[in-house]
Amino acid sequence: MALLRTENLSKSFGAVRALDNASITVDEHALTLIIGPNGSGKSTLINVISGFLKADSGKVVFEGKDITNKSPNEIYSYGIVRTFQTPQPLKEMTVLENLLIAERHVGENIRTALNYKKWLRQEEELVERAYGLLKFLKLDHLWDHKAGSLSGGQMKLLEIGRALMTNPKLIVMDEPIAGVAPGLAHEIFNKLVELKKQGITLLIIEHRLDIVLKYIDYLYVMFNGRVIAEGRGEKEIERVLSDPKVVEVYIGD
Ligand SMILES: Nc1ncnc2c1ncn2[C@@H]1O[C@H](COP(=O)(O)OP(=O)(O)OP(=O)(O)O)[C@@H](O)[C@H]1O
Repeated sequence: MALLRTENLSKSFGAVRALDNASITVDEHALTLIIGPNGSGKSTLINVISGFLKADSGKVVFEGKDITNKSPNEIYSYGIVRTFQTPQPLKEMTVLENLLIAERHVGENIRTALNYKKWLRQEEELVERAYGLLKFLKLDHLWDHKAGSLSGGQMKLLEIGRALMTNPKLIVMDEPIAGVAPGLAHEIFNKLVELKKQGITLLIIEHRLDIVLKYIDYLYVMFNGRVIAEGRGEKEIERVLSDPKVVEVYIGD
């Protein structure tokens, strides 16, 4: 079943047509990958989906609701969270604190903050949940380290943890394993597959096909702002990757 759909999304920057009638469908509880040469519109597409850019035309539909051009905050409140290619943790804060601030909690509201018993209970639950996520991501031993001291791969994991703190239905990720050593990159994708089994849907941009291919359910190839090929499952994905149209855009890259 489709969780998210884009219908003929278009977006130009001056004379550059970054998205040209791009339509994709993201199935629930699946891992959908978008590839394409540099400048093909992948980031623009996920920026429009997550509200960071406004489309010129077309639609974004999530769980049957039209969410086109809503603000990032509104889109986040529907259960869509976005991670960035360069993780943005608060480097002076600890790993655990970075998770705690990812979830806006009841203590921040002045009226509920005064009801401090409730607040304390929620705070405890939050810490437990954050710690559980750190365990899942194998970052628990680093809980009191400053985020700025983590390796690139560990920061990517922390970014996933921060996304998970928001209880998302859909995580949209921009290159979750860029610059990460192969061992940890596979570990990250194994975690993403586990999350998928737990009911989270994933839409991912990633260039490193050698690593990610075996983990994905659906593949879209973009070029010049358009979707030029797509396929579901191993056989179709293989067919997409050997499609002369796809081979050509990569050779021309
Ligand atoms: N803010 C912007 N202002 C002007 N042009 C932009 C802007 N963002 C993207 N573009 C242009 O839109 C086109 C699509 O860019 P986009 O970043 O979406 O591609 P991409 O497939 O994500 O590329 P990459 O793999 O290099 O990240 C490119 O020609 C790019 O130069």
